[in-house]
Amino acid sequence: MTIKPDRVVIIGVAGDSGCGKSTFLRRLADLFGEEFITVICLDDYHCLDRKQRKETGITALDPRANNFDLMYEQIKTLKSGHSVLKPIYNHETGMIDPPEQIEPNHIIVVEGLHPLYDERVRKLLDFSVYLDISDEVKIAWKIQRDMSERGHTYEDVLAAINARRPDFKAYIDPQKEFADVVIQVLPTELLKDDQGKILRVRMIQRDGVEGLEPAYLFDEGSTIYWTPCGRKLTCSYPGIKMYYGPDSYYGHSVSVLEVDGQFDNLEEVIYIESHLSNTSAKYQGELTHLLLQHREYPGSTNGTGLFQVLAGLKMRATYERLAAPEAKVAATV
Ligand SMILES: Nc1ncnc2c1ncn2[C@@H]1O[C@H](COP(=O)(O)OP(=O)(O)OP(=O)(O)O)[C@@H](O)[C@H]1O
Ligand SMILES: O=C(CO)[C@H](O)[C@H](O)COP(=O)(O)O
Repeated sequence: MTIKPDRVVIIGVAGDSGCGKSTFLRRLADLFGEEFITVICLDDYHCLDRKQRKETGITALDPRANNFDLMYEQIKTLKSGHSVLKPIYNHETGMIDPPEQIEPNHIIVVEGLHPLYDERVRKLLDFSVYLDISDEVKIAWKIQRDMSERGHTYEDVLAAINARRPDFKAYIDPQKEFADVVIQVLPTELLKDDQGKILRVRMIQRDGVEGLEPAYLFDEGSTIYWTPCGRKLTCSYPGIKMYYGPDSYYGHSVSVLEVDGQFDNLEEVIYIESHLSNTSAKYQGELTHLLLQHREYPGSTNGTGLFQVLAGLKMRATYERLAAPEAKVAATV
């Protein structure tokens, strides 16, 4: 029996390939429960298969390789509570497989290269996150994965990133302007030439979005530089620096939270959490608890994990605001 939700909430997660979307989606499934959430990979709307892209020289990042009309129609249909027959792009064969039926669910996450590209699709999203990974960090992550797991050489990885860059800049990167939350991952400023091991992570929260209350450190609207290391937070060299403050991003007002450095002891993140407000947690410590649940996920010991969990809590708040009050998601205790 399929449960028909009263309200289907649509969430967009945008980012290039290899930017940590899978890890983020695992965190969301942990938070909401697998049954509550359906993930649609927008690669399924490629209208040119691998052979056709090779023949035409059009990359998967190019809008011409994607069927936005169908994407829009199907997300709209799901949002109105009806099932769709969604195409499938097969990454093993590079071909388009026969479609599968997708039922509406409480939360539908549309993830991939273009959730914020088409204005019609964008307007259907109730909440959106863009994962903005700087080139230095992207190269470090891709090298680690593609060399150890996929047998690629360093030169292959670099060549693949360079080949994607023009279309990435033209069609993917500009979407961050429209996201409610951007998680920006940069090399640390605590050390020189760290080569992407220690990260400086910024959570850029758009102000004035209905129902989105930006999280803040100490005092809303002030500018805060904080070194939390000391008696309550163990930090090995080069330590941890945090920042919070208002800023402007693509001409709109945002609230930025930042963590530069690594947590030595994940349990102690509760100390940082106790100085954050508007986290949308259901109890003091829930953010830390969620991080601790999967300490093995990449990024758990730095700002990527912390801000992915925080973005998840903001999604839950959006869901609860829009859906029937009785459909509240239980806190993980
Ligand atoms: N927060 C993180 N910290 C460190 N490494 C990370 C982090 N997130 C992801 N990675 C690394 O980047 C690789 C790619 O991550 P992931 O598979 O989640 O990305 P993706 O966007 O889903 O990629 P794809 O679309 O290619 O499947 C992982 O294998 C992991 O090594
Ligand atoms: O950027 C991508 C999103 O995952 C892929 O490169 C794109 O979907 C094409 O897939 P493949 O390389 O398997 O043909």
